[in-house]
Amino acid sequence: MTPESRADDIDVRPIAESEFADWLRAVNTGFLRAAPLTDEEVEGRRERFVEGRNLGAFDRGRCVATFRSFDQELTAVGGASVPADAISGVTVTATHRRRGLLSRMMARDLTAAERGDVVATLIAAEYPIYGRYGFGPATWMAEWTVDVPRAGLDARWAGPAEGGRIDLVEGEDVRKLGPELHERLRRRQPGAIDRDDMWWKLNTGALGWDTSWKPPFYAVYRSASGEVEGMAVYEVDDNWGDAKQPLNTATVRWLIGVTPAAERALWEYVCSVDWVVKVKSGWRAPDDLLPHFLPDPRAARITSLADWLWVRILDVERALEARTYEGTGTLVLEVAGVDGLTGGRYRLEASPEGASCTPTTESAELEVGLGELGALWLGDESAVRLAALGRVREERAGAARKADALLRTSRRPWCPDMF
Ligand SMILES: CC(=O)SCCNC(=O)CCNC(=O)[C@H](O)C(C)(C)COP(=O)(O)OP(=O)(O)OC[C@H]1O[C@@H](n2cnc3c(N)ncnc32)[C@H](O)[C@@H]1OP(=O)(O)O
Repeated sequence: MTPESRADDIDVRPIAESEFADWLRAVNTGFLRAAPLTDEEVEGRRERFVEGRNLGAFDRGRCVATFRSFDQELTAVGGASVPADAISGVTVTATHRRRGLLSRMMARDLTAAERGDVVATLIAAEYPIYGRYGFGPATWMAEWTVDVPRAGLDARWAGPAEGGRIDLVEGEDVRKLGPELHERLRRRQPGAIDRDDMWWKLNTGALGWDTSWKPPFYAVYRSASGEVEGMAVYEVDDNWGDAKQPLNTATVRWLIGVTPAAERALWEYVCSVDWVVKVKSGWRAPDDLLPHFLPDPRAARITSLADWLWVRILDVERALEARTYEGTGTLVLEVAGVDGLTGGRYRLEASPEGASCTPTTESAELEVGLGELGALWLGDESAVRLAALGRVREERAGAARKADALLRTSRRPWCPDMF
């Protein structure tokens, strides 16, 4: 029997494109997907290979850990796009866990600030993994299950009000109409991220090699003037009760609307498909309007609530200057860095007209960890709450309240996508 390799013998490095198939196999192993990979899938997924940013760890030539990052646009409060280092495909094969491989891959990637990225982003498989690297949960998601017969909707509902209309379309129509609609939403929705061409192909069944694909229904909402303002993509199961009653569940894969009228029309539509008695909403912001579109909001029950997009601030000054502020004020923050990266003392001067954030030697009012700053940045978390938990410290009484008045937003951020 050959002895186990020492951690230092394991090589962590960007993979060559010729190693992509082995790397993908390791991703599947790490995510506990045992089905073999086809050559077509390897070729198809190659589109997302980025030279220098698909990292692997190799033990005697075998890929035992994976990590990938790519350029992403993330919408800050107020609608500006900030360049983000999106991290995904993080796996360490079970035989090599807890030997520091994730930490080594992360350390390599978090030099991303040198590429000019303002933040790094990821969606965490498990809550305890990424806080140690300076990430904080910046958006949350809620999924509702609607008990349709109790929702109080008018059973005679026959389409949107005010001249709007809903049409069922095909995947190819979504590939044509979806990107522009999504960009309209993305450019004003804090927490939203861009969708690449591959996203649209993967999510409309345009890739023959994707054996997990199940065709859904696609509904498009147009306003009275004929403009595409919303889309809902949903699947329906096949479930009949003992007495021959239809008891189907519609599961929304994604639903976006750029006006409240579009959102309302699409939710009313999905909740009024004959045979459907239950609607699962998919990943929404925790303050989504859905329950309140129903005459009886209690018919919509939150069945899943969890952290979603995690953010690590890579450049404090640019991050705080990229977003907008509804109030006016100054705040001196002591940001505790991680591994000597990013920390420092900063003076934020903010008003609805703009903000500046600069290093300072003034006394700090509030001490925050990098992860806490990530959680506060998109406006979701409360500094007062974090102070009560002992996770931020007031150096001046009232500083947490002042931070909330500046940083918190009237609606919660939302990242509709998984990556
Ligand atoms: C963005 C994404 O892709 S999310 C997907 C993440 N991947 C998965 O969940 C797939 C299954 N899990 C794995 O592949 C691995 O367990 C990983 C990637 C989560 C961790 O990889 P490892 O190489 O074992 O982590 P590593 O040894 O570098 O651990 C670093 C530290 O994090 C801790 N840690 C690692 N994973 C976890 C976890 N799941 N829960 C709690 N703590 C963890 C370790 O204990 C260690 O702590 P220490 O510094 O106090 O000793």
